[in-house]
Amino acid sequence: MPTFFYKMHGLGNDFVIFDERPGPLPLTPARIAALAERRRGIGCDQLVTLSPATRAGADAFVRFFNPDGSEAGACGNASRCVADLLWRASGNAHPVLQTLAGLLPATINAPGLVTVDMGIPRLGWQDVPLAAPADTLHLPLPGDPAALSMGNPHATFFVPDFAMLGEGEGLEHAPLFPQRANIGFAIMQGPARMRLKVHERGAGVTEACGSGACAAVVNAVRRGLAERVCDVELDGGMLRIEWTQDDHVLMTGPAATAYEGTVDLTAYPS
Ligand SMILES: N[C@@H](CCC[C@H](N)C(=O)O)C(=O)O
Repeated sequence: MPTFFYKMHGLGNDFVIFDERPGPLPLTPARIAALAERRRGIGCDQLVTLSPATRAGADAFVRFFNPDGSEAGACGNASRCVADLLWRASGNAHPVLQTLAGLLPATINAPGLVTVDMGIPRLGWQDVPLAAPADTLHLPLPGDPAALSMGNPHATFFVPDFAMLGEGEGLEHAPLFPQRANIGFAIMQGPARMRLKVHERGAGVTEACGSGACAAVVNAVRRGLAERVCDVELDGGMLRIEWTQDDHVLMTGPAATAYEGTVDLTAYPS
């Protein structure tokens, strides 16, 4: 039985999106991992599902799954893509996404250009979470990273170059991060611009990580390295991040549809 999906991306961070609002689909962690696999599946950095919203004011409940089958509380690039999708279906340029990280209001600025309010960064060690009390502005790890939660755990290293990128996998699994972590490597290019690469939890190095860009800018502001509005250059392109005075993180960038298709879910392991 063919099941419809959208293939979308934000700056090359790519997603397979299933709409479960008409009814639940048989998606298990093993099946998600098989679908995300690039040679034997459809291939994606995250698999995303839409189901009926359960909170007032929300247009859909959106969930994000990594290619290892694990679920993430937030995904910035997929949030822009889903907002674009909802807008194209309804004409509402201000869709609201219900996520595990809370309600995320979005604004369609122009076709394919979306701002998502990614919410309030949480800076406590229990929020990230860390395995033990520590100053999240200076984690007790070589390289002096800072950490926070954007609804998912992030650590940002401020580096002169990307020589440390290969350490991302080991750092993701460091004992300090009981739920693992997304690991960002940021090169400051001035107070309003940074270059960023992210090793994503459960996915590896991707072309862009929206929540990672939000985390990197907030951490850079906390360190006195950046202004509250900062452009972030990722391998896949640019995001503008603003940490507002009322503590919300606004992320603006593109959302694009690559193609639409159908897949027989039962052909993949459950
Ligand atoms: N691609 C994402 C983040 C996806 C989730 C992440 N790998 C996690 O496990 O937290 C983004 O654009 O934010």
